[in-house]
Amino acid sequence: MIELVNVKKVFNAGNPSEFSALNSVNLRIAENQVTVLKGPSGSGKTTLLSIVGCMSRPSAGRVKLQGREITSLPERFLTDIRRKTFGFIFQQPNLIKGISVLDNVMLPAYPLGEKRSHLKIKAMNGLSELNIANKAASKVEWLSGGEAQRASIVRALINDPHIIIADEPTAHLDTKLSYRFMEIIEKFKAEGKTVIITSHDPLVYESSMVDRVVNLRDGQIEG
Ligand SMILES: Nc1ncnc2c1ncn2[C@@H]1O[C@H](COP(=O)(O)OP(=O)(O)OP(=O)(O)O)[C@@H](O)[C@H]1O
Repeated sequence: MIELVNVKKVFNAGNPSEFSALNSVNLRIAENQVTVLKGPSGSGKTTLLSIVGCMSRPSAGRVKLQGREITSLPERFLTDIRRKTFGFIFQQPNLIKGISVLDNVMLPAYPLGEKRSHLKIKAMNGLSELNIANKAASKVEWLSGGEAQRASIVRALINDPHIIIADEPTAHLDTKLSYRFMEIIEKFKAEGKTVIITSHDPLVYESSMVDRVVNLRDGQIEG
């Protein structure tokens, strides 16, 4: 379980542009469930997601991951937790140009020291599952938008993360691919993974796969 206690996030503290993006957020995210963070633009969804995923620290408050307080851990521990626990799927696929799809997908696993031959099998299996194994040797700049998004999903899963974090994953997908994405989410759930998604896409938050919708407004949880 992930628990946020009185989490605040202030940007540009002490400057005229100071802005409170999150105000005393208390939230428990259950394991093996799909949780959607929903809310208007600027309500703090991405900010909250980045704190949950150990990509940024709260200005105040505490974050607990499986009962362990992680808020005050040094950066190198956070990096390690991030790598082993979370898989990130972003709005933009953020693939590295100039190298192949296969190399992109394997990249996050290199620091963990797994044998390259094992890694390659795992990566190819992931690409096959999302029907893009035929693009493994292609450079990422040759991919269509949907193919790039699928490659980024395979990359997010390469370290077999327990928690999947997806920030507006369907923003650049057409309806068919968005449904396909939700099928992938269903599969994660069946595998016992915890999924946290930010979205203002009804196709996502109205999906029967979603266990809980958390509404954010002005940096606070509603209801
Ligand atoms: N690094 C930053 N510096 C200053 N302000 C920021 C920073 N990051 C986010 N903000 C502000 O915090 C608020 C919340 O941003 P956030 O990206 O979390 O919103 P969001 O709900 O994800 O919005 P959207 O749906 O448009 O992506 C916004 O007003 C944004 O301008």
